[in-house]
Amino acid sequence: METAAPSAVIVAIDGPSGTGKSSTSKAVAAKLGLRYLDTGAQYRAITWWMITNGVDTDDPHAIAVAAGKPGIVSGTDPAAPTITVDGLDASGPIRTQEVTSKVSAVSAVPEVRTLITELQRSIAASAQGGIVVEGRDIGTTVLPDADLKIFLTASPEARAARRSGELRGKEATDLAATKEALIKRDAADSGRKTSPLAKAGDAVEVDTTELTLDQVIECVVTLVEEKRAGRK
Ligand SMILES: Nc1ncnc2c1ncn2[C@@H]1O[C@H](COP(=O)(O)OP(=O)(O)OP(=O)(O)O)[C@@H](O)[C@H]1O
Ligand SMILES: Nc1ccn([C@H]2C[C@H](O)[C@@H](COP(=O)(O)O)O2)c(=O)n1
Repeated sequence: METAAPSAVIVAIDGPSGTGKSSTSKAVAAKLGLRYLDTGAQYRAITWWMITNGVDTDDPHAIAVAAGKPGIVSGTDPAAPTITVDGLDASGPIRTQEVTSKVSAVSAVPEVRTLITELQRSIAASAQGGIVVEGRDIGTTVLPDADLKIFLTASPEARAARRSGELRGKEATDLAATKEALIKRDAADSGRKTSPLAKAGDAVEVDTTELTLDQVIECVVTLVEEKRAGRK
């Protein structure tokens, strides 16, 4: 007897910085044969383009005028996600401290959000077997009809420790400064007018503070499988 292919499923994973969205989403997508989209990378890419093209990232009007200029393309293979800007690989440059410190201001500009949201929806619509999309406003704004919405949280201390561990050896690491920077970015992302970082009313909240990454992945895989089973 032939077994039916699992049905396509759209999973939205949101949460503050350092809660494990990217690591979890990539692993869940790889395990379940889904595509994967890192929407933060898209906002970072447009921010990097603004910086390299001399646009004042403190000037929302200048950002709005330039927003449509860069061509951003995201590759959605969870084993090797890619991001290019005007055909150039941007995966390295978008992770610098300069981009991290400016991305909240750029991503708060409504014209930027409109363009990037359209791009995200078209990528999700073309992912035939299903996709895991991670960010800040996926469950609330980008894909409000997602089959499953997850909101990851963790204490600021746990998140700062994770980030410091990542940076060690690359850039100066100061736990207190890392914690302060991520709290500041979360406040900006939660406080903006247009589609702020927020938990959707129907999202499942998972506090990852005391969980290993493997435990979080397992938890989300189980939630996706339950959702699929419930639809049969
Ligand atoms: N449950 C966990 N326990 C320990 N470390 C974790 C856990 N989840 C993620 N990490 C680690 O924390 C760091 C941040 O994780 P990740 O990049 O997935 O978070 P994020 O929510 O996507 O962050 P951002 O929004 O800033 O991109 C990574 O080094 C990752 O390996
Ligand atoms: N859906 C999203 C995803 C990201 N952003 C903004 C806000 C974040 O601070 C920034 C970088 O995201 P990260 O790479 O840390 O996940 O991008 C957003 O506004 N909406």
